[in-house]
Amino acid sequence: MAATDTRTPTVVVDGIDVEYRVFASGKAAGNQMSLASLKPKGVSTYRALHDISFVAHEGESIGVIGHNGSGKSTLMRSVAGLISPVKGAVYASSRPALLGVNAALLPNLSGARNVMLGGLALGYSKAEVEEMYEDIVEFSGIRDFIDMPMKTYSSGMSARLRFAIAISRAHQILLIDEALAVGDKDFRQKSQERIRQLRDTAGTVFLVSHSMKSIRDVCDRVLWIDHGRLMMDGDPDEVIAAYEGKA
Ligand SMILES: Nc1ncnc2c1ncn2[C@@H]1O[C@H](COP(=O)(O)OP(=O)(O)OP(=O)(O)O)[C@@H](O)[C@H]1O
Repeated sequence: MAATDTRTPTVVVDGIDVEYRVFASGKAAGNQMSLASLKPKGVSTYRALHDISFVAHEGESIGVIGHNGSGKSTLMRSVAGLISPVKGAVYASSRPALLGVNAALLPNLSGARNVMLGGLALGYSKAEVEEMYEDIVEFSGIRDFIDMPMKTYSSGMSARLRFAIAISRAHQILLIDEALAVGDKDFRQKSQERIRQLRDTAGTVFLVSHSMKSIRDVCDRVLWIDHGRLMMDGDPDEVIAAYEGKA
């Protein structure tokens, strides 16, 4: 990076190690299962991220790629402040909004109720969500189904709604975990367009995806994570070529 970097940093990840605590039952559960057999026999730690550092800036759209289990979601959760690193630190200029495929929407509630729930989970007030409601439903393109329980939605439909909730307002820092892999072509195009808009209004967008096409279409920088380590950070074509070369 040039010594005279005048861009404004939005996220600084400074040498983080992240660990999960893994509780081992020590015994497979069988028919004769007793309470005693469920007691943890030991706690071990699993290091999911090793010494990751990078700086993200205003107006950047950063792809995060890597094999299953490489640590991409863990990195996003760390940037969002949901997991504390055991070493190093994460600094952010404003509260990052994390949009994950596992975002806590409730299947028995209608899409409309989940819009409220999702909005509150992202930190908006009830009045703010009510104000955003029309735009969210419009963007999602599932207005006809909005009063039906979410468990009746296809995975594409619920992903559209989740995405619509998350991008409803301009976040300065938006973390999107795998959302673009689902949804049809039109919706993907609309989503990519919205991500570009966010980026152009000085936001920083992180996009975790296994789709190199989505990453190429949207991102101007790519981080490649492998076994919890940052392998490469740079131009999308170069990083994707190196990742695919190794795959
Ligand atoms: N809550 C948890 N407890 C223990 N280990 C975990 C937990 N969450 C993730 N891991 C482990 O940490 C590692 C990184 O997981 P992570 O979900 O960050 O990977 P990923 O790159 O996002 O994978 P994918 O592409 O499959 O979504 C994996 O080995 C996973 O098994």
